[in-house]
Order: sequence, then structure tokens, then C-alpha cells
Amino acid sequence: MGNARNVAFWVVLFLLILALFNLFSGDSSSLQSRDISYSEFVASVDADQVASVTLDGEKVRYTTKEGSSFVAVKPSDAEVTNLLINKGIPVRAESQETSGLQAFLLSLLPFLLLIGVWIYFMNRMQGGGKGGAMGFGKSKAKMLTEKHGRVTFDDVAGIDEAKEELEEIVEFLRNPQKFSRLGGKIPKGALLVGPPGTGKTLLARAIAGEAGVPFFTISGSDFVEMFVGVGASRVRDMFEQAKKNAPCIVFIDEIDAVGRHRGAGYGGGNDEREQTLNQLLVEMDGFESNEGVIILAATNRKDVLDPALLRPGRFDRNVTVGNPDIKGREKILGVHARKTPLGPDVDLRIIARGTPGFSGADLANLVNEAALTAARVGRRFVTMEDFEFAKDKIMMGAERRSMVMTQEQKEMTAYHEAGHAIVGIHLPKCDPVYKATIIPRGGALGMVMSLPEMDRLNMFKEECHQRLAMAMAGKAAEIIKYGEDEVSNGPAGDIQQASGLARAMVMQWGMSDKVGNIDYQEAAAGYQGSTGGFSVSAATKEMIESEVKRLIDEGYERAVGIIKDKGEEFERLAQGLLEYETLTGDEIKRVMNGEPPHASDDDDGNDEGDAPSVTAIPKTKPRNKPSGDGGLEPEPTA
Ligand SMILES: Nc1ncnc2c1ncn2[C@@H]1O[C@H](COP(=O)(O)OP(=O)(O)OP(=O)(O)O)[C@@H](O)[C@H]1O
Ligand SMILES: [Zn+2]
Repeated sequence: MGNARNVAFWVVLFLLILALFNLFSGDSSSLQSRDISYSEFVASVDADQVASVTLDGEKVRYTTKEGSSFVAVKPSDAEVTNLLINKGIPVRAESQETSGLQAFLLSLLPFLLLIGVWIYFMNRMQGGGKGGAMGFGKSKAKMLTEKHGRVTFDDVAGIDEAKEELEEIVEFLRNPQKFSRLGGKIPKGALLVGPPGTGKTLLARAIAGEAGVPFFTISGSDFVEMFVGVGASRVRDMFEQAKKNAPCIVFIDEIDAVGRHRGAGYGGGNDEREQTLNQLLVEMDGFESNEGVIILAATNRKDVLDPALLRPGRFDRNVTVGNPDIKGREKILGVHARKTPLGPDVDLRIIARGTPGFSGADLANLVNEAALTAARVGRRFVTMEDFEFAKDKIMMGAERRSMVMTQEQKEMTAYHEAGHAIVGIHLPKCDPVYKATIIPRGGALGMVMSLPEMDRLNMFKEECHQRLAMAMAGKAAEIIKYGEDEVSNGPAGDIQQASGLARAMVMQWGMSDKVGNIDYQEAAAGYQGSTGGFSVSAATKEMIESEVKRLIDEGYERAVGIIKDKGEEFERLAQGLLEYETLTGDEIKRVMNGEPPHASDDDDGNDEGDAPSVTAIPKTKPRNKPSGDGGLEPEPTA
């Protein structure tokens, strides 16, 4: 490949030189030429002396046999031609004496220049050197080695769950034989899903670092090329390279760039991208999991990925990498502050508490900004004030404004989620609440999760009613706490969910006596013009709507009743969420009863500053892991 590129390069260079040479030699003859008037021309032109005459646009050019050439402005072609014919001199029109090869090359020149520029850019796109102009299909995967700094699990904090899930891959890479001997099934690939800056890349590098294997990194967008077939051959090459270096890790960042749902591209099909994706699927099927190549990919848009990518044998393992909670943030700050001298007043817990919604990258940035601030004023260590300054700078920056909650928003979210949780806990047919959080996630400011969330085969009427109450409990809580006028748009998602459920109850499941056991779902489809719909009278529509509203209203009233009834628990839980941000099911129950959420101590070996209520708890209980995203431990209540 490299040879072909070289040959092309030299050919072009040669042609360019030739062209330039001819250009100059052409010019050199005209350098000796002299402009003369037409009358002079008429007087001087003589058949015995003239070697050649050319009519060239506005001018007539002739060369004498002695070698000097003359240019005259001509009145008209006909006149000159007549003159020359009279004098017996042959005439050539519109072509230069030095025509032939030179003219040909000159006409070629712009074209050659274009080729040169094109080759230059192709080389640049290939990342210079090795790929070569003819090597478009070369993988652009970059290999990071120890030279680039070894990253280990110690450098990744606050996403312990994700780490644990990937631990197995590290084991496997360290000792592939052990696994294949036991016939264990090793995933070929894992998909790291999470918002930007949460440490997906870092985690992938840490796996390679822990296992001591090479790490190849490539971005999904590197595969996207305008030439059909290039992306596919890059994929092929990447896998070849990886197999040669096995055991190793290949990390494809932003896989959604290639992995989008086929046929769902912008403006219809995109052959090149589809071919690339197909090649990726083929390659993933084509190697055995025991070959020691693990493909990790990252995305924050799992929903747009082609389902084929997620099938068993491909990226069948999904690891969610979420934004860290308060404890996670503290740990991440700790990691990044390792090499930063901190002043005695710096308390990372307090910083963590003041940075809800910050991602790992934001926190890294925060430490960096604080260090810069300290350096600017000439301090030798970073103080709390520097952190405050840096935080303001980052939070007021445009980027994360939407993600980062103000204290008021945070409080409102806490009450909202506490409402959901209290109602969920006191309604026996609701699935058990296993987690409540006020950390923004996706489009939601917070959430209460109950298990099992889906896969219900049948739903009973009372259960549906209770679910409606739980869905409306967020809004009920906001109104109880802040009054009718202060309610936010936070419950929009809840209302959507409740409406969907209530409609299904009325229109599909025959759970409204008034409407009866008639399926109106089909009729509803008919409204939108699909065939097979039957028409429904206005009165019936009205009845359906009023029944849907009645069910939701009943749910809402029920929620209000429970929250008011359990006012004290509600208040405690909201405050607990404000303080701890994430609470597991057990912790919720404890907080509701006025106990500290966690029955264990903190694990940093530093008990100073811990609240007395915390240290009073026996320390023997093993630290229990919440099922959510990250640990949660008591905070000092200073
Ligand atoms: N959990 C974490 N622990 C320590 N540092 C982190 C963590 N998350 C992010 N960081 C810091 O943020 C930087 C950027 O993170 P990284 O590039 O891994 O995020 P990402 O999830 O891959 O983001 P993107 O989706 O934008 O590529 C890291 O280099 C690291 O300094
Ligand atoms: Zn809600």
C-alpha cells in the first residue's frame, strides 16, 4: 500500500516539474520578443526571413529565422492573412509555435495540481504515515500503551457497580486459558451506556490497565466515510489488528455514529454506513470469544442503536455508567485531588454535596479549575474558596446549566419523589420501592424505582388504581408542600404515564363499568384514519374521557390522603433525600421512621466530624450495597 502511494507521488511530482519546465521554456522565448506596431510588422515581414507566423488572439506573433520573435497588434485576421498570403508566408491560426507537448501539459496543469492536493489531504486523513493514500481502508484505531500512562481501577471512582460488572472481563483477559478450560462463556463485547463525561472511556482504559493488555481506541465516527466500502474495510482491518495483538481491548467510542438503526439514517438509507455496520456485525460473529479480544463500546444513545448490535454474541452485555451520587462525587473528587495539595479547610464531602448533577468529567474540571484559581493568586495549596469560585464558574457556564439543580429545584424534587415513595410504600399492591433518587437522570429530575417494573402479564383492577395513585403522588406532594400555584412541570412524565394507564383501563380492559367491556382502542386507531376502525359517537367519546379523568382524579385524591395521613414520614423522607440524594428501599424505611439511613459506618477510616447519631450505630454490620448506582453512606450533619 505504501509503495503505491509512493509511486503516485513521484509520478505527480515528475509531471509537475515537466509542466513547469515547459511553461518556463515557453516564457523564455517570449522574453526575447518585442512588441512592434502593425505597420512595422507589415514592413518587416518577409518570406525569406520569417520562420513562422501565428495569429494569436489580438496579436500576431512571428519568429524570424534568426530566432528573434515579434508581436504586433493586428487590425483584423483577414487583413493579416491577406498580407501574409501576398508575401507567400504560410499562416497558422490560434496555435502557438511551442504547441505540442507543452500546450498539452499546460492544459493538464490545474488537473495535476488538483490530484496533488487530493493526495495530500488523503494522506492527512489517514493520519499521515502508515496508512497511505491508497490505504483508505486502514483502521484508524490508536493503540494506547503504558507510555500514555497506565490507568487502573483506582483512577475510576464512584461507579463501583459498573466496575464490578466489568471485573470478570479483567479476569478473563489476565488468564484466557483458565476460562476456556472451564468452558465459561465470556462476552465478546460490552456496551457502556451513560451520559457524557461519566468515565466510560476511562473505565475501558482501566480494564486494559488492570489486565495489562493493549488498548485500542477508535471513534465510531472514524468509520464514517463518504466512499462506499471504506468504513467496512476499516472495520475489517481493526479486527485483524486486534486479533494480532490479542489479548487486548478495542474501545469504540460513540458507537452510535456507525451503529444507528439501519434504514433509519438521515434521509433514508446510507449505503456506506449500513455496509460498515454490517461488517461490524459480521466481524463480531466471526471471532471466537476465547480469542482474547474484547470489544467495548460506549454510547449515550442506546435507543438509536440497531437491535442487531445488542443481540447475544455481540454487545449483549450492557453496563450503565450513570452520573455519580453524593458519595461517588466525593470519591471522584478524591481521585482528582490526589496530586493537588489541598488546604486544611478543604472538605471534599461539602464540595460533593454542593455539586448535584456533576459528572465525573465536571468534577475533574472542578478540581482543575480550583487549582488554576489558586495558582493565579499565587497560593501553594488549594482552598475551599478556590473550589467555590471554580464551582460558580462551571455552574454558571452554559454547558451544564440545565443539568445542575439549584437548591430550590433540588428541594422540590425531593418532596416530589418522597411523595411517590410514601404512596408506593403504603399501597400494598404497588411493587416494592427499591430506590429513590433526586439525581437528574435522562429527562427526569429524580425518580422512584420499584421492582418488578415491567413484564407483568396481568394487571388487576385494584393494582391499577394503586398505580395511578402512586403516579399522581409526585404532583400531590408538590401541591401539599408548596400549594396549588407553585406546582412545577415536573409531574409531566407522571401525568403521561397515568393517562396511558387510565386509558388502557377504560378503553381496553373493561375496568370502567360505565364504558363497559368494549374495546375502544381500535376505534381510537380509527380516529387517525387507519382502516378497521369503527366510529364512536360523540357521547361515548365524552364518556370515555370523563371516565379516564375520574380514574386519574381518584388516584390523585388517594395520594393526597396518604401523604397527609403520613405527613411526618413524608417530611422525614424528603429531608433524607435532600441530604443523601439516593436512598435504597431499606434506607427509605429507616429514614421514614426517623432513623439514620445507614446502619454502618463510613469506610474512610476517618471518624472525626461524623455526626454523633452515626457513630452511635454499632459498626459491626457489614456494609450493604445499595442496588442503585453507587454506595451511600452517612454524611456528617455539621
Ligand atoms: N468515575 C470517574 N472517576 C474519575 N474520573 C472521572 C470519572 N468519570 C469521568 N472522570 C474524568 O473525566 C474525564 C472524561 O471522562 P471520559 O472521557 O472517560 O468520559 P466518557 O464517559 O467517555 O465521556 P464521553 O461520552 O463524552 O466520551 C476522565 O478523563 C476523568 O478525568
Ligand atoms: Zn414524579
